[in-house]
Amino acid sequence: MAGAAGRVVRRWYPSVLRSSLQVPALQLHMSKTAMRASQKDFESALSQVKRLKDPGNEVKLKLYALYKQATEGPCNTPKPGVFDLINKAKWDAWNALGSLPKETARQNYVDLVSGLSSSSDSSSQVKPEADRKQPGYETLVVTSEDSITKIMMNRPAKKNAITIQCLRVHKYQPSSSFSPTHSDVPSEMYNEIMLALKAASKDDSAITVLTGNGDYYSSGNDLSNFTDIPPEGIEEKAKSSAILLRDFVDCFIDFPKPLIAVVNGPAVGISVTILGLFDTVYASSRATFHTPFSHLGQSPEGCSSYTFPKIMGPAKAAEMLIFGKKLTAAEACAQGLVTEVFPDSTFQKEVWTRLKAYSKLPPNAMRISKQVIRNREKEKLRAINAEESRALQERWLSDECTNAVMNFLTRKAKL
Ligand SMILES: CCCCC/C=C/CC(=O)SCCNC(=O)CCNC(=O)[C@H](O)C(C)(C)COP(=O)(O)OP(=O)(O)OC[C@H]1O[C@@H](n2cnc3c(N)ncnc32)[C@H](O)[C@@H]1OP(=O)(O)O
Repeated sequence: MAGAAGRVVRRWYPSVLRSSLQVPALQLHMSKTAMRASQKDFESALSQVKRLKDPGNEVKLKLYALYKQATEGPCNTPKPGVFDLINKAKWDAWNALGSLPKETARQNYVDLVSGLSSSSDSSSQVKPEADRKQPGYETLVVTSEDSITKIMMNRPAKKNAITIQCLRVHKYQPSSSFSPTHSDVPSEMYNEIMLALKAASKDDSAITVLTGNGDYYSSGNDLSNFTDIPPEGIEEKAKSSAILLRDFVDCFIDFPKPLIAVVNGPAVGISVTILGLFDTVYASSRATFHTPFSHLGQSPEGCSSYTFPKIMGPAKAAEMLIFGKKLTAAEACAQGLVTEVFPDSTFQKEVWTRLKAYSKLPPNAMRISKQVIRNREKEKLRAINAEESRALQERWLSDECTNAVMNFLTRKAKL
């Protein structure tokens, strides 16, 4: 076993590194008692590692540190001198694991090797786009690649307007382990986005992206949602829509990994308001940001009544949320809603290059950083979401809202 690990190191490292990285057989035997639960997995990871392509020095250091921690526990050797660069790098990597339990280090080692194996398998065989697409979604294209799960709204002919679930049996259950399959996924976009987020929160991607297909990012709530009134009546429809809205926005509040919006074109309504719950927002120079709630007889949602004043100050937020001022991408960036604007001609290339680089950062560190940044606000955001949803439930029953929607649907009005 130790020989296996040693051979890997010999294959990867130049001679100057070899002697210091070889794993003596003795170390492995000494640590036998610590290897109970996943001894077999660990051993298989140690032999698997030798079949991998060179994963680069950063990963090799990580493997080294996890190996040492798993077999010897916390770093227990004197810090090498500043000029002993290689041993210092190794010592730093091991020491950085602090008091991580041996069992956890062993598990992390196994996970890391398994991740490397699957990525080297997949990189040697480039799958066609159609194969990478996850099945089961009708209004989205969901793909996972390069540690990035991309959720793309896919109703370009309708400007990616977000449809509601009306008559289907299967509903998103916040606490269930329901996962999409061909047969039981509802086709409506609110539900599908929730399912895709839920799946992305558990998959092995490091970051998750929401974007749109076609010339629009999204035109917001599909206004024809208002026309499908169930036999129970319009009040019931408003009530179930408010519940759906609250669940939808909660998914963004609770999403545990870095969430990035790639705003490829104009964004309207709820597709704008939830941006305040994203960690990063990249916009094409062609994008605009429009929240015409008063025009539609409605009120803000997506926690924007809280996030927007916080992001851009109450005066600018009021202009958007009360008076429906449409912002250009540059204005939205100046006001802090957008992280960075890219020229439309190079938007996709620049953004995806950036995201691929970010997706290689240590995923757990990114997750924890997000938690630290966001967690203390979660309860507050949920309460705000519930309050906004209640207000909208009433708005949807108002004449102001009904008239605005009818005007759009009968082609009398457009934004
Ligand atoms: C659970 C419920 C939660 C509810 C949460 C509440 C959220 C609030 C909001 O999101 S408010 C925002 C609502 N959105 C709008 O008001 C946008 C309405 N659309 C427009 O004004 C225009 O379509 C446009 C400015 C977005 C684009 O205009 P353009 O001229 O470029 O394109 P068309 O109008 O010809 O649109 C192409 C087809 O797409 C259909 N469509 C576009 N947006 C919507 C929409 N939001 N809802 C339904 N349908 C939409 C449009 O009707 C065209 O369809 P057609 O080709 O069949 O005619």
